[in-house]
Amino acid sequence: MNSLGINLSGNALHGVDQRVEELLSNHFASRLLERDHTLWGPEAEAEASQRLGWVDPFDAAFELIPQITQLREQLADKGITRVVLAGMGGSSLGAEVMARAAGVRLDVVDSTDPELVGSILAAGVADTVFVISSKSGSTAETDAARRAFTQALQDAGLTPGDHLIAVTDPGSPLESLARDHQYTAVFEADPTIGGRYSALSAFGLVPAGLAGVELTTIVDDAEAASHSLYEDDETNPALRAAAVLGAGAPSRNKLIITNFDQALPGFGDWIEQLIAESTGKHGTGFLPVIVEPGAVENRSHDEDVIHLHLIADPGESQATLNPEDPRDDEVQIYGSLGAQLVFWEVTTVAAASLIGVNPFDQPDVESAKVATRAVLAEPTTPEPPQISTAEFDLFGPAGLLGDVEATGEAQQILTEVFTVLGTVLEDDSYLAVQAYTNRLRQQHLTRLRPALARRYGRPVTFGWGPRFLHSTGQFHKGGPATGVFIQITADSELDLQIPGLNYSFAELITAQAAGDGSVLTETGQPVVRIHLKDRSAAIETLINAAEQI
Ligand SMILES: O=P(O)(O)OC[C@H]1O[C@H](O)[C@H](O)[C@@H](O)[C@@H]1O
Repeated sequence: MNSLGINLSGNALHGVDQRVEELLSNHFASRLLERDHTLWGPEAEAEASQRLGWVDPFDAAFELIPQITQLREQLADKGITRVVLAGMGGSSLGAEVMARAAGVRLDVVDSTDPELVGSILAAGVADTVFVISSKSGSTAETDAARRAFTQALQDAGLTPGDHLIAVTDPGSPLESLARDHQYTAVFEADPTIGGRYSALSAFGLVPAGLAGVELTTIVDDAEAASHSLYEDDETNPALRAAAVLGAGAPSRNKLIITNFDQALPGFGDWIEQLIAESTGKHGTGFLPVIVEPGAVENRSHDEDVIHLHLIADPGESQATLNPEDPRDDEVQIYGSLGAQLVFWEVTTVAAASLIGVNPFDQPDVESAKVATRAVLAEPTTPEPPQISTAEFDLFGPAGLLGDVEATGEAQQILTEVFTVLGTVLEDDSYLAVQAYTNRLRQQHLTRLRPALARRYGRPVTFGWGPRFLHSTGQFHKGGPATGVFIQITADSELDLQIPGLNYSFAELITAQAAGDGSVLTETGQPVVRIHLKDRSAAIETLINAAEQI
């Protein structure tokens, strides 16, 4: 389906009345197409002036597609058919969503979990091309993965450059390294396109195309849809959606996003990064809460939520979605992947203008990186756990965990911890589960999300660490300080030294959790860490404790 559209009802419709006029009289849409960098106020001008290449990426994309196809054929002739993508946030989510929608295999490494990195390498490297994707060329996770892949290729007796491709900005450290090491290809990205707006640039297209995604349709659809998105017209779907968000701000700030469109698996993860990093700053913004169809949040009438539904069929009514409890504050969006990529980008920057934030920076992502580097530079003796069992250790504020009875069954202790956490959730709170584990093998951990949402009746997000640090991590630290955080960290049966660095993947991921945890704690938000000693047994106990409360 190529068409793009939006249905609004109830409160959402009132939102449009209130704020779409503001966007129209400001000529927001047409000025955006003209790359007017003044749309977000004087403080955002300098950055916006270098970040608007994404509004019209289509000609460059059409030029790039044949190069990608040719490279894919060249690699296939050499027996290289498996594509592994190393990249964080904007440098992996767009490609991943395209690959999933097309049903093609793309192995994404956006983690420093040693088990995950190890499992990617254990699958063999001789038939693999590794796409190292980083706009800055200096992101720690991507650099660590690059080092491990290069070493594995060497160890296998292969010439690493034959199996490596870089996507990066011109002049980045990755660009010169890739050229020095004779990578098979170096794709120079458009420096005027920022990470989370880069799905239709080399960052999204190269890995997705190499993996076998048919790119022309996606770009065609995006271009076709873009015409209506750059019109100063009250029917413009992006202006209407942005007006709903703007009308709800600042208090109606949890976006319950449910994906009913089976053609777009995982699309919520891409939307999540775009909205959370673009808007979650200076104590305001929108928190995307990605939920499963049927989630308890779908039935929430709380004053701080807006329901956004991705639907496959424009005729699908809200009553069909929730027959027993039809809501009146729903936004339904439908359209193909290409169309929706541009729709969400325009919606996000328009909503950012309504709430007065710069959609192109991520000022609080850096603080966790600084804290991580500090932990790695000067490892200190870890604090003893508040509570320790054979399966897990628990860390957190004494004021919270001090009340938990530390003896008895592990599951009982966790149940009590969940109960105590419930006491600090307020009417505007959200709970964020941050799992620093293997998202390929431990997917069942995501069951914690619906279970805890049912328990608390408040929005619950689930993020894989360190991936979420480049996404909702911005909102957690820069948005309103209304979060309650459960960090899940884990021992690993296997560890890998990061070649050329004086720490291992296990040490890096541990430092990342500690670094982000310390920054979150400084914001005054409660953080509890559950450290799994034996992953499989402890995960089962954790899920049981959450599901039985
Ligand atoms: O592409 P890179 O420079 O490696 O950046 C990857 C990601 O990391 C940063 O921390 C930003 O928060 C993200 O917006 C970005 O997409």
